[in-house]
Amino acid sequence: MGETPFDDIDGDTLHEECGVFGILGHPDAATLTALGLHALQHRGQEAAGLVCFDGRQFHTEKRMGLVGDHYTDPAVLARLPGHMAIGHVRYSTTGETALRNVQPLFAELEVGGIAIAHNGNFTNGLTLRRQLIADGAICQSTSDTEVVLHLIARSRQVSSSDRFIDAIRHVEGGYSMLALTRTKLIAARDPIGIRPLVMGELDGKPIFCSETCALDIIGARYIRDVENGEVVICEIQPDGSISVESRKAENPTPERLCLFEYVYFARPDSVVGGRNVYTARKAMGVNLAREAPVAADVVVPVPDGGTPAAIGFAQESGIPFELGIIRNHYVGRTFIEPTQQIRAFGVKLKHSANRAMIEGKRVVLVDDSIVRGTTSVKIVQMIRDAGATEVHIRVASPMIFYPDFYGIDTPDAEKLLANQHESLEAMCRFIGADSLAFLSLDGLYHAVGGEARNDASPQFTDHYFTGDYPTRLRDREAPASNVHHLAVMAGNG
Ligand SMILES: O=P(O)(O)OC[C@H]1O[C@H](OP(=O)(O)OP(=O)(O)O)[C@H](O)[C@@H]1O
Ligand SMILES: NC(=O)CC[C@H](N)C(=O)O
Repeated sequence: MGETPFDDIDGDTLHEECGVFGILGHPDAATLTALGLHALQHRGQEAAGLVCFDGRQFHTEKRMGLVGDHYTDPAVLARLPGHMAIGHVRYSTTGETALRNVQPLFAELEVGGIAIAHNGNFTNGLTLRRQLIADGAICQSTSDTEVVLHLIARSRQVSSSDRFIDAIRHVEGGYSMLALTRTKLIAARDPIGIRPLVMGELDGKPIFCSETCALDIIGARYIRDVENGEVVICEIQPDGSISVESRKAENPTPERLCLFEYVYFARPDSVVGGRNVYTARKAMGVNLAREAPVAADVVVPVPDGGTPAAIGFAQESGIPFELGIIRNHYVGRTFIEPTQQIRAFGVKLKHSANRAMIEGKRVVLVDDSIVRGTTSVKIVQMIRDAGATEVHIRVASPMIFYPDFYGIDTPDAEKLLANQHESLEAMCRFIGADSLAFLSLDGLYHAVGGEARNDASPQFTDHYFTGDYPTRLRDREAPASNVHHLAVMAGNG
C-alpha cells in the first residue's frame, strides 16, 4: 500500500468507514473519548487517534491498530490532559494505511491550532488537492481530509468556525466532521447527510459521535442527530459556560442517509436516523422470508452481520433458528481488511461450522450482504462439509453493482460478485449453493424506512444497488491526463 501514488484514486482501493467522537468542557475528556472510540471500533480498525487541548497547548496521540491496544494504558491517557478532545478510528478510503494519514489531522493556523476528524470521503478531494498544491500548499498526508485544513488556512473569514464553514463549502461527497480549536468543538454533516452524526451530553457537556452506541458506553444522553447540512458550534465562554449555535443551509436538500449503515456498518444497538439498527435488520430478514421463501430445516446466520436478519427470517418463516456457524471473535471484520489475500485468510480463521446443528439438515444461510463473494463461497463449502443436505443462501440486501465513493470499502465494480456473473443462477453456481436470493430494493426500503423507494426523491443513499450517485463524482470526471502528475511518497510515516 505504501507504493500508492498520491493521486491515484483507485490505487489505495476503497475501504469502509470511520468513527468520530468529541467532547467539550469535561475533565475526563480524553478518557471519555477513548471509551467512545472503543464503542465505535467496528467502524475502523486500522488506526486510532486523539487530540486534546489543555487550555495552553494541544496534545496528540496517533497509533496504528485498535483503540484497546493503546488507549487503555494510563500513561497514554496521562499524556492527553485537558477538558476538550476529539478522536477518530480510521479505515482508509483515500490515502494509504500509514501514520501520517491517521486522524485527527492537526495544523497550527493564523487563528490558532485546529484539529479535524472526518468520517466519509470527498468526491472532489483530489481536484482540490491539485489546485491547492498548484497554489503552493505543502501537503503532509495523502488523506482527502487534509484539504479541509488548507481551505481553513486560506479562508478570508475571521473566526475559526466561519473559516471551517467556508472550507467545507468547497468539499463535495460524504462527511461527518468534527473540529477542535482552543475554545470550540464544531460538528458538521454533509448537505444530504450520507454519514451519521449524533449529539449527546454528559454532565451538561456536549458530545458528538458517529453512533449512539458511543454515548451509551459512557452513560451519556442522546440529544438529537446533527442534521444534514448543519454545522453545530459549541464554544467555551469566558465565564466557563458553553454556548451551542446551530447553522443550517438556507435551502436544505432532503436527507439521504447511507442505506449501508443499516445493512452492515452501524452497531445493531445504535439508533441511526431515528431508527434502531437491530430492528431494521430484523425487518430485512422478515421481508426476505416473504420475498424468497424456501423449504428448510434450520435458519443459520452468517455471524455477526447476518444475525439480526436471520432472526427475522426464522420468525417469519417458522423455521428454527440455530447458531450453525460459530464465530471466532478475535478476528476482525473481514470486509474491511486491506487486501484480498488477508481477507480470504481472515474468513477462514473467523467461522467454524457447528456440525451438531447442520448435519443431515437443509440449511438456509442468512447474510447481510454479498460484496466480493469471499465469505459465501467459503461458508457454503464449510456447511456442506459439515453434512448439510442442502444449502440455500438468502441475502438481506440487494445485489451490489456499483462502488461507493463516500466512505465505504467497496472494491472496483469488476470485483463485485454481482458484476462477475450474468445471472443469479450463475452466481449461485459459483457460490456452490442450492439456491440464492437477495432482498429487493423496496424490501430494504420498507424494512428501514417503512415505505417504498421514492424514485423522484429517494429517501436514502443507495447508489451501490442502483447506480444513483447522490453527488457529482468530480475526481472521476477529471481528464485522465491530469491524473498522474503529483509527487509519490511511499513509506509508513
Ligand atoms: O462477499 P464478501 O466480500 O465476503 O463480503 C460480505 C461479507 O462481509 C461482511 O462480513 P464481515 O466478515 O466483514 O463482518 P461481520 O462479521 O461483522 O458480519 C458481510 O457481513 C458479509 O458476510
Ligand atoms: N472511512 C472514512 O471515513 C475515512 C476518512 C478519510 N477519507 C480517510 O481516508 O482517512
